[in-house]
Amino acid sequence: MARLTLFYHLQDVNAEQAILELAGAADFNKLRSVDDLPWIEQLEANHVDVAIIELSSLSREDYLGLLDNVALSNIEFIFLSDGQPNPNLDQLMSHFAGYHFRKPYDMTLISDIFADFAQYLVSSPIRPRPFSSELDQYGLLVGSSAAMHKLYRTIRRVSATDSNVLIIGESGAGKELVANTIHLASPRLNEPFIAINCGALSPELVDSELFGHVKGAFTGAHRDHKGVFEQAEGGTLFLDEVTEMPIEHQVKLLRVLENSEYRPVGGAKVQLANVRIVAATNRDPIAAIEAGQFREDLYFRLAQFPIRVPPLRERGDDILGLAQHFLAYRNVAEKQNKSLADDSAQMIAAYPWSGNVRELKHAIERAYILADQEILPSHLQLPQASEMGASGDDQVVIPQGMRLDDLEKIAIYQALETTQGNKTDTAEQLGISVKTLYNKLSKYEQQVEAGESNAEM
Ligand SMILES: Nc1ncnc2c1ncn2[C@@H]1O[C@H](COP(=O)(O)OP(=O)(O)OP(=O)(O)O)[C@@H](O)[C@H]1O
Repeated sequence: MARLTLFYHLQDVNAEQAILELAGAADFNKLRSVDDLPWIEQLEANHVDVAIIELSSLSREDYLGLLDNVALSNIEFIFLSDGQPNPNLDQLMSHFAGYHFRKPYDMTLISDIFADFAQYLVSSPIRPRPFSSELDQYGLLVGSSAAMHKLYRTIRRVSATDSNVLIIGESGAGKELVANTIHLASPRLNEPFIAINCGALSPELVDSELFGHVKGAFTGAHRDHKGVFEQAEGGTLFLDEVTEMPIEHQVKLLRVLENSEYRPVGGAKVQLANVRIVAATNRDPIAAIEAGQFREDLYFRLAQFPIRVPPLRERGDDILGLAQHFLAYRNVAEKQNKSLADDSAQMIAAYPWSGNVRELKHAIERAYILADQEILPSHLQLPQASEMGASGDDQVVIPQGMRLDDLEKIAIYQALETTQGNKTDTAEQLGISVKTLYNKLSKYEQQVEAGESNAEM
C-alpha cells in the first residue's frame, strides 16, 4: 500500500517541529510547502491526503480557491489559527467538514486525528460482484471513499452533542440519510425522528403543522392535533429544505429555536420543546441569505454545526460500489441474480455523475426492470454527455408484460431526473400532488430496503 502524504504549511516553527514529531504523523510522507508558490497551488499540483495549514488570516482569495475545488475535495484539512475571528475561515467551515484548531494547539488531539485519518484513508479497489455489496456503512449511509469516511467521523462527533446541525448538500446527495444517522448515533435514538419538508408546508396551516392546534381553534379543527415539535418531543426534528420555507414563516422557527417555547394554535398554554434540530438545504445558505430567501439569524441558529455532504461525483470508487450495492439489494429483494455486464460497469464508473445518488439508484432500478438477466449499457439509459440537459430522444423500450406499477416507477424516476430532483416540479409534470409523490417514493425505498418489492398484490 502506498504511503499517505501529509502536506504542511506552518509559520510557527515550534508548532511545526512538534507536529512533525507526533506519533500520529509517523505513517505519512511529509511534504513541506515552499515559499514562492501559493499553498493552494502546491496542493493542487501534488497528491496530498492530509493538509495541515496554519493561517494567520485566510484571504478571500484563499477561501474562493478552496471552495468547491474538486482537486482539493478529497484532502482532509486541519486549519490552525491564532483564534482571531476570521469571516473567510468561518464561511469555509460552513462548507467543509474540516477541523479548525485555535492556539494553544492540543498536540495529542492532532496526533489522534492524524492516526484516525491514516486508518481510513486507505482506498480499496472495488471488484464488481453482482450479488453482494462491498461498501462500508455507517448508520444508514453506505460508502468506503475517503469523502464518506470523513462524513462518518463528522457525524460521530456531532451526534454526541445536542447542537443544531445544518446539512448542506446537493439534491439527492443523502441529506436525509445523514440526518437520520445523526439521530441514530445520538443519545436520542430511542425517541422519535420526525422529518418535515419545509417547502411543502401549506401556508395556511404552517402554525398548526409546526406547533399543533387544539380542537375548535379554527373551522375544521375537529380535534386536537400535535405539531411536529410535539411529535418529536425528546427526539430529533428534521427540517428538510429549510431555505424553501417562505421567509415570513421562518421567524416562527427562529422564535422556538431561541427559547424552546411554542404555543399550539388556539391553545392557552405555552409548551417547552425538548427537540434536537437538524435542518438541510440544497442551496448555498450564504447565497440564499444574500438573495433574501433565508434569514441570517435563523441560519446562525441552525448552523451551530454545519455538515457538507459530498456530492456523488467526489466519491471515487463508491460510484461503482453503490451501483453494485443497489443491484445486490434488488437481487435479494426480488430473489433474482441479475448482473452488471463489464461494459456497463465501465460505463457507470466513467459516467460524469452529478452530486445526486438518487440518480444512480434510479438508473440501476430502471435498468433492473428493463434487463432480463444481464444489465447492458442500453438498459442503463444514461444520456451521453452531449445530450445532458437537452431534451433528446427519451424513448423507453417497454418490455412486454411489464407490470403497471413498474411502469409508473420508471415514469417517476425519469421525471425526477428531468427536474433534477425537484419534487414540486416533478409532481406537477406527472399531474400528481407533492404528497402523493412523497408517498410513492417512500414506498419504493421501503420496498427495496425491506425486500418486499414483489409482496404487494
Ligand atoms: N451514501 C448513501 N448510501 C446509500 N444510499 C444513499 C446514499 N446517499 C443517498 N442514498 C440514496 O439516495 C436517495 C436520496 O437520499 P436522500 O433522500 O437522503 O437525499 P437528500 O439529499 O435528502 O435528497 P433531497 O435533496 O431530494 O431532499 C435515497 O434513495 C437514498 O437511499
